[in-house]
Amino acid sequence: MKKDIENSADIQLLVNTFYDKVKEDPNIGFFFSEIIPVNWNTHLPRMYSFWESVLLGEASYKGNPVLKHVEINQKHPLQQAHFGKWLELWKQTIDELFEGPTALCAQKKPEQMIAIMMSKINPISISVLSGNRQNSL
Ligand code: HEM
Repeated sequence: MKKDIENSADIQLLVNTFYDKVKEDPNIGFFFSEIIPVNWNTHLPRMYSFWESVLLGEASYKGNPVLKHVEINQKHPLQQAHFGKWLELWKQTIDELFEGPTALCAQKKPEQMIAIMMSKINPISISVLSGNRQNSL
């Protein structure tokens, strides 16, 4: 039987397995190899710390993921389909490895992050609401 996500070793297995899939993926892999050539020796530990903070309540992550992805979007548009693929691979990885309340939480979390990222990347609805249409239309 599969276990739940409980400790740092579980987070490392999850993150490593996920990025192995991302790197190979024809739809989003190029963001990490060509758009932002990622140094995996620093990116992976940063992602361990991000997910430990989110899932295990260890406040080790310091960073601004939303800003980071706004910058990535300036180099190459980050579209809904890219986020959809990211989410599919993430959920698939969790399903393969884990089961339990924290695993379920881990599957749900990115949806909120994606909604925030997309609203910053494409602020059309916000600017229409505030009556400022000049930048978006
Ligand atoms: C198609 C979707 C996505 C792409 C292509 C993407 C790509 C990237 C890239 C290229 C980096 C920078 C690595 C570096 O600076 O070396 C990064 C960082 C990061 N990403 Fe994403 N990302 C995506 C979605 C997400 C989502 C949905 C989340 C959150 C649930 C997320 C969380 C993070 C975090 C926490 C960092 C580290 C930011 C920092 O502290 O520097 N990403 N991502």
